[in-house]
Amino acid sequence: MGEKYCILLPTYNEKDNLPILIWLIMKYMNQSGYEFEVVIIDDNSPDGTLEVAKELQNIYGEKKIILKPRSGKLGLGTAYIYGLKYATGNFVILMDADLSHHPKFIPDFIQLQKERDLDIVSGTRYKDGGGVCGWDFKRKLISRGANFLSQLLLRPNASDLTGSFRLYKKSVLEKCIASCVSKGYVFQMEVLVRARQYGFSIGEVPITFVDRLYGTSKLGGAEFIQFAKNLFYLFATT
Ligand SMILES: Nc1nc2c(ncn2[C@@H]2O[C@H](COP(=O)(O)OP(=O)(O)O[C@H]3O[C@H](CO)[C@@H](O)[C@H](O)[C@@H]3O)[C@@H](O)[C@H]2O)c(=O)[nH]1
Repeated sequence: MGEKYCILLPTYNEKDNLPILIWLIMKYMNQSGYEFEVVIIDDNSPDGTLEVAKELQNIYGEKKIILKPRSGKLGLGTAYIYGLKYATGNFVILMDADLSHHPKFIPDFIQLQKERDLDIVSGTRYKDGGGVCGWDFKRKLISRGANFLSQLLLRPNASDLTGSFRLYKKSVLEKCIASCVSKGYVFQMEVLVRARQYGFSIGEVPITFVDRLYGTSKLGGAEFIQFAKNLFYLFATT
């Protein structure tokens, strides 16, 4: 089987971002020449994201856009796990659907993976060339703090533990997920911790994370508490 890339997009209230994102994904993936599909996991968004996704499916076709909606907001981590079941490619790309992860970086992920036959390529905001655009001081501090604390306690092989823009060999992601306990945003941190335990290779591509244009972040107080709990759980058990 040749390379096929499955892009998993979890959505909750992303009706304004989705059409632009899909257009950009089509542009960069068609240019790359690789086979690909996009799986959208919408959690019954009240803003009508699913209806927009259906229109995009009509435009680009059912083979390119696969819709796997769920009945309610069940969390970011479980959305990835659910979507992965329907991925037919041998590589999987996880990214946010709010335009904070630009599809222009995907060809760089693919190139690095191929050059070194890596198991995982992780986008990083915290290495030379990477960064964040549009966040206020408070959000920058929270992200830096969470990343610093996770680095200190978990000692992973990657500089951006809390980011989620990554490419995985599908079999690698499946193996890591099988031992993950997190359900929310902390999921992406745990995947890299499990990857280190299994000895999977990780490469990094600097990315600029741009704050969303439309809509609001779903990262709230409950997620922060969950993050702290899971961080200490992973510290104590791994
Ligand atoms: N299906 C589904 N999607 C969700 C859910 N919660 C969030 N999403 C989707 O997950 C993506 C990220 O959600 P945001 O709420 O936009 O995240 P953020 O605040 O920008 O957080 C980003 O930065 C964090 C820290 O750096 C990252 O941990 C996080 O993954 C994300 O990249 C978006 O596509 C959003 O629609 C959910 O419960 N269900």
